[in-house]
Order: sequence, then C-alpha cells, then structure tokens
Amino acid sequence: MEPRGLFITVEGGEGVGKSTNMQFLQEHLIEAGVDLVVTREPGGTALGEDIRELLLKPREDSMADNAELLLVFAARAQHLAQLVEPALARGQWVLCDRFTDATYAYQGGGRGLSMATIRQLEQLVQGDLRPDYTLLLDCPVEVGMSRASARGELDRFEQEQAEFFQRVRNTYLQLARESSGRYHLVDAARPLNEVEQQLEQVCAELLACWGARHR
Ligand SMILES: Nc1ncnc2c1ncn2[C@@H]1O[C@H](COP(=O)(O)OP(=O)(O)O)[C@@H](O)[C@H]1O
Ligand SMILES: Cc1cn([C@H]2C[C@H](O)[C@@H](COP(=O)(O)OP(=O)(O)O)O2)c(=O)[nH]c1=O
Repeated sequence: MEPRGLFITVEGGEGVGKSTNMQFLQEHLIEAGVDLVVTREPGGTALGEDIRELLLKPREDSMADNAELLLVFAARAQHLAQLVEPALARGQWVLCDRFTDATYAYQGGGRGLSMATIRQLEQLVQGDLRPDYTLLLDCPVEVGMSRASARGELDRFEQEQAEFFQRVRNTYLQLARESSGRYHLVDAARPLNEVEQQLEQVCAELLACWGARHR
C-alpha cells in the first residue's frame, strides 16, 4: 500500500503573495519529483467553486455570518470527500491554498464568531484530518492591502476595512504560536526573491522528512 501523502496548506491575509508563491511551490515540488495535487478553498470541486462564487461575489443585501460559516464548511466537506481524501489515500501530496485555519482567522477573528463553534464544525466535517504542514505567509496589513488593491476589483472579503484584516492577521499569528510544530512562518514583507528562498528551505525540510520516513 502507498504511504499516505502529505497535506500542506498555505495561509495568509489579503495580498501577502499567496497566489504568486503557490505557483512557485508547485513548480518546486513537482521538479523535486513529488506527485502533487494543487487545489484551493473555498473551491477545488465543481460544487465548491459554485459555493466560492456565492461567498466572494459582492452583494447588495448582507450575508449572515453563520450563513458564511456554513457555506465555507459545505465547500470543505465536498472538497475533502471528492478530492483531498482520495488523493492522500493514493499517496499524493495535496497543496491547498487556504483551509480551516482561514475559517478561524476570517470567520473567528475577522467576524468574531465563536472559536468553539468553529472547532465543532471542524470535528464534524474533518474528523481527525488536519494539515501536516501549514505555511503562513505573513506581512503587515497595509502592505497586503495595497498589493491586493493594485490587482483591480475587490471581492466581498477584500472590501473589508483594515481593522478586519488586523484581526485576521492576529488570529493567524496566534494559531502559529499555538501549533508551532505544524506551522512554518514566512516573512512575506521581504522582496519576492527572498520569500522564495524561505520557501525553498521549507520544501527542502519537507522533502527530507518525507524521505527519512519512507526510506
Ligand atoms: N514579496 C513580494 N514583494 C512584492 N510584491 C509582491 C510580493 N509577493 C507578491 N507580490 C505582488 O503583490 C500582488 C498580490 O500578490 P498575490 O500573489 O496575488 O497575493 P494573494 O494571492 O496573497 O492575494 C501581485 O501583484 C504580486 O506580484
Ligand atoms: C477557506 C476560507 C477562505 N475565506 C476567504 C478568505 C479570502 O478572502 C477568500 C478567498 O480566498 P483567496 O482566493 O485565497 O483570497 P486571496 O487570494 O484574495 O487572498 O475566502 C474565508 O473567509 N474562510 C475560509 O475558511
């Protein structure tokens, strides 16, 4: 039987450079010979991408915070059943742009929903599944917001105020402190080539750990 693959998630606030660096990580890991599946949340499946559209589209009426929370977990349930779990079971690595830490950061920190409620939903939807490694790209809120706004039209989350993103950032940093074994903190305020050097180092560590485990 194939050993179970690694589940790696990439997290961070708006404009930290997640999309840019996901691309770099993907190329780097494939070059190193990893059988890799790259995906994202919310999304990753046809149903998940439909839910993503509902979540991101700016709207005239408001979306209740609990509706947002349940939509995020509905997309996740489908994603895990249809894509993530089968890939890990086949021995593939899964590189996922955001996962449940984003729910703690955005719905918990940003919206102020109960962390205990999020934990209950996490247990319901994921059982024991948690990421093996999480890369947190971190930079000051003003830097991220100015990078994101240079990209053009803002989605429903990007339209939030700086205080919202400050709470998101604080929650991510708190999670990184609480689960330091799983988290790799990357200073995303540095120029892109320096961020890439940090990512290369993290990849080298992951590959070395994996190699040692499965020699
Ligand atoms: N370390 C960096 N230094 C300077 N600019 C960056 C850096 N990382 C990303 N960018 C730029 O910032 C913008 C937003 O990056 P993007 O990867 O789309 O962010 P995210 O997916 O986190 O919202 C892009 O124009 C990108 O080229
Ligand atoms: C996975 C997830 C994402 N989100 C939000 C954060 C992002 O603003 C949005 C879409 O994610 P993403 O496309 O990664 O954002 P960006 O590239 O603009 O940084 O979904 C949540 O609020 N909760 C969640 O659980």
